[in-house]
Amino acid sequence: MEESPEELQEGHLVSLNSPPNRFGRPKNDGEVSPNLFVANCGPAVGLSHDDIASVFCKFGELNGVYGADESGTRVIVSYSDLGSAQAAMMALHGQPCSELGGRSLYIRYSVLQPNPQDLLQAVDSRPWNCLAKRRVQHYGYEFCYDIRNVNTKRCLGELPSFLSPTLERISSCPAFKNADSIVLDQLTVNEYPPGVGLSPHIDTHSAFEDLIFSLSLAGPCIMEFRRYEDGAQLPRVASSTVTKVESPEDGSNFIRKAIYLPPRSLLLISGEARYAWHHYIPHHKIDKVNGRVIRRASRRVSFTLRKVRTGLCKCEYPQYCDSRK
Ligand SMILES: O=C(O)CCC(=O)C(=O)O
Ligand SMILES: [Fe+2]
Repeated sequence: MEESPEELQEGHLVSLNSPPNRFGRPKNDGEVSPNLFVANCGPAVGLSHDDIASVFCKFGELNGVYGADESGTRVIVSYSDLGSAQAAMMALHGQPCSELGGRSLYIRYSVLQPNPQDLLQAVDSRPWNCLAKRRVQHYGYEFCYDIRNVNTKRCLGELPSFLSPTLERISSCPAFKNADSIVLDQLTVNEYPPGVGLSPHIDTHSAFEDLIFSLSLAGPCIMEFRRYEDGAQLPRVASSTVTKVESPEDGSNFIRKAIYLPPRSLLLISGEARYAWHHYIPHHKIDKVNGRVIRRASRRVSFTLRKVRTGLCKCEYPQYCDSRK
């Protein structure tokens, strides 16, 4: 008899092959994830991935069960959401499991480690838009440089699947504890040749919500933050890290802080830094970082992730806010 599609959908998705992505131990205390590393079960002790899936699927929808390594006694159980992984962890960790031969399972969270080469290959295989000095790609919504805003009426579709490990990694990091409540829906990929930077700007308040993430890949850069004097109180910051300078471009006064962004680093711009400070990438081929000379030898490719704003911005910095004008 032929199985109906409904019956097929009820089965759990199990893969006997290696996982589609690399998994690793969380780097930060308290980091949680929808993926579990489960030791003391597997094909080498007579438990197939199917047997393991039939126990873990009681806690939520599974993406798959994969061999964690060659041992045959350690697996990755991947859920489609965090709550299911937490429920399975609570119920099964350290307990003898009668449905798995009475074996005691050792379980910890395991995080997806996005592979930078996969991300670069993915964007390099897609069409770039050429600007005067750099190339860009937009996903989710197009960013229009002439109006410095997005056209919210024209959605380009969901963010591409090659970004999923990166989004999962961001939402599982305790340092970004506000990030899991916002669903990032816009990606701009920038490719800067060596020596090309970005002029100072504040991302338009009405275009994007508070949190702006930027992942640096391939080469490094310096990002400078500038708070221009505008009559408002200057923020209190350690004097050793702040330089007050006369801007060579426009003669206005500002304070600045420069941050070195190495490849594979993720920058979060939020709050005052997002709403009141300009960010700027100097047009240099060589940067000085703590007295060391760092050459921008290769291109830098950045993935800037944001959430498109649908209402007015209600920030505390009306002097920089286009929603108040
Ligand atoms: O390249 C970056 O990290 C920043 C890009 C940026 O500031 C922007 O697209 O608004
Ligand atoms: Fe920006």
